[in-house]
Amino acid sequence: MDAVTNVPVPVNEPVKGYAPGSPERESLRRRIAELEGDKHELVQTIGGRKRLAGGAAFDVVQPHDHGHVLGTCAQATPEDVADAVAAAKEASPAWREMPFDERAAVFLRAADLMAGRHRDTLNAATILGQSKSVQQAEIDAACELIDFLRFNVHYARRILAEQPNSVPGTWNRMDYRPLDGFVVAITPFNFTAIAGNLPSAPALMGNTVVWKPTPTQQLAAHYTMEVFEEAGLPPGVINLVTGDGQAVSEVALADPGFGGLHFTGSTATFKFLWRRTAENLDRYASYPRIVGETGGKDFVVAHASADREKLLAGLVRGAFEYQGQKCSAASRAYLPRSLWESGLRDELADLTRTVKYGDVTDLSVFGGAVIDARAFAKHKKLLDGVEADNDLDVLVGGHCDDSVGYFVEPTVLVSGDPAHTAFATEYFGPILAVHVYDDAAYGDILELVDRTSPYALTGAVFADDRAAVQQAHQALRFAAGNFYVNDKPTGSIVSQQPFGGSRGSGTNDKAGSMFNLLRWASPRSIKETFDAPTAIGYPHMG
Ligand SMILES: NC(=O)c1ccc[n+]([C@@H]2O[C@H](COP(=O)([O-])OP(=O)(O)OC[C@H]3O[C@@H](n4cnc5c(N)ncnc54)[C@H](O)[C@@H]3O)[C@@H](O)[C@H]2O)c1
Ligand SMILES: N[C@@H](CCC=O)C(=O)O
Repeated sequence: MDAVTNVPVPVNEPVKGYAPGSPERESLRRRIAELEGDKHELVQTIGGRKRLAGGAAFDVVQPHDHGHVLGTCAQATPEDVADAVAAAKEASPAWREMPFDERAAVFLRAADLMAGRHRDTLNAATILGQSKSVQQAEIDAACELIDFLRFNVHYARRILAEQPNSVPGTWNRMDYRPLDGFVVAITPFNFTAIAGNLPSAPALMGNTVVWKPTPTQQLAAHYTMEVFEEAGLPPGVINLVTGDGQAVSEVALADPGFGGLHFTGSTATFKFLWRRTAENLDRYASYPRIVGETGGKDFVVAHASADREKLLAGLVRGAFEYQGQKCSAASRAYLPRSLWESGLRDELADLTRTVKYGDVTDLSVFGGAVIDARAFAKHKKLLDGVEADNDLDVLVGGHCDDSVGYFVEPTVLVSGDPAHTAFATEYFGPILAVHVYDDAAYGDILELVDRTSPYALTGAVFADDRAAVQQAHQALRFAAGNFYVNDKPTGSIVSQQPFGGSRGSGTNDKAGSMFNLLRWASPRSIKETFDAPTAIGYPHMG
């Protein structure tokens, strides 16, 4: 039980610009060169001890220059995962009994280290390992991760302060215990911030964690773990295991002490993990909490009253920043014929052609490569098939090349068939599918947007006509967990737009908010009576 103290009031971490000649650009450049020159041994951290996983070794490379190896990593074996589970269990009693303020101080300190001395390292690792431009690395590996850590402390304190009423003669209290079991955090490649938040949010609430980042995000995950430790995280609170996760689902999800899953990644993987949990239900001591944020097929709908320049910038930034590899990326657009035929078509093609992908260590590029050979192959197959598809036209882009890095051109596909799979399938790359509709069919188009894809993550409407905005608000109420008006559907900020979607997009527990943190607490209600009755009779008994 914790004393109620004030925690520091958080503000969003300011985004640095890295303009040519700026001191932050030079400092980052130096750190990129240092990390590029190192050959990292990407070890596990189990009970505070470092060791390479016992399974098959693999290289972690730069996606934009796949011949350049950043480090060696290895697949976790069942024994590695069993050790991580044992370490999480062993660390649990001391960690959960530690006062909240002491736990919070670890993560606040980590946030300050990330904002200062280690900012360049996390940004450089994210640029090199995940092929992010400097802007995309800065908003993720620096700002969003720092915001998660600071705001989570603030929200957790608000949860602890939420207490029941007490009437004269009694004192009612709520004890926000952690879950009665360890948490497994399984994290995606595309956000260093998400990878750091998924293990640290349950840990802040007093849980101990087995964390499995994805191999392609391992370099930044490695440094994130080092910062947590430097900030004073006790051994065993977060245990990092490496590899593809097979041993995690076999061993950790089958353990009787499994208390919760904090997942972000594809819908298919989440469904697999949920099924695995269901299969093991009879083994568990408690019902595990399952939190998963998954895929999207995020839309932009423009009304005929939309401002075309804002719409264009929203489409191109929304679809092509980070090579379309944000779960929030605009990947289907519904545009009115009046705008399309009066210039929007050519303007969209021209603006898309200005988007340059290349080696992101050249800080002037807009973006880099897709994450790995598997993602590249998926995009190549899709683009190779477009020519033979009578229902799809390429407006711009359509090529890919993996001779040096896994590069896919920013591509706009146009289809007259709004039921085409291009409007329903998450490709997770720089591909935007466009459908042009007759202006008068705006209401029908909103209905179509709502029912076309199985996902409901993000979406945007562009309109200057207020009635059109209101119509979209209503018609698309369940089509997106994050809805934007006259803005791109990406770039949510912790504390400003709590993030998450429903339907096929996840459990919508809103990362970086009180709602998410509540999932990692198991409240105990305590009633104390100061002068308890000594008789058993009631007035009605006479
Ligand atoms: N909704 C959100 O907030 C959000 C945020 C980021 C990414 N995403 C989604 O994530 C996906 C992209 O990320 P990804 O490619 O890393 O996803 P992914 O599903 O391939 O992998 C996610 C994690 O699951 C692990 N994994 C895969 N199979 C596993 C198994 N059998 N057992 C245990 N672990 C296993 C991976 O190693 C990785 O750590 C996209 O679908 C994107 O939309 C969603
Ligand atoms: N929070 C990020 C999305 C994270 C998913 O990949 C955004 O809003 O763009």
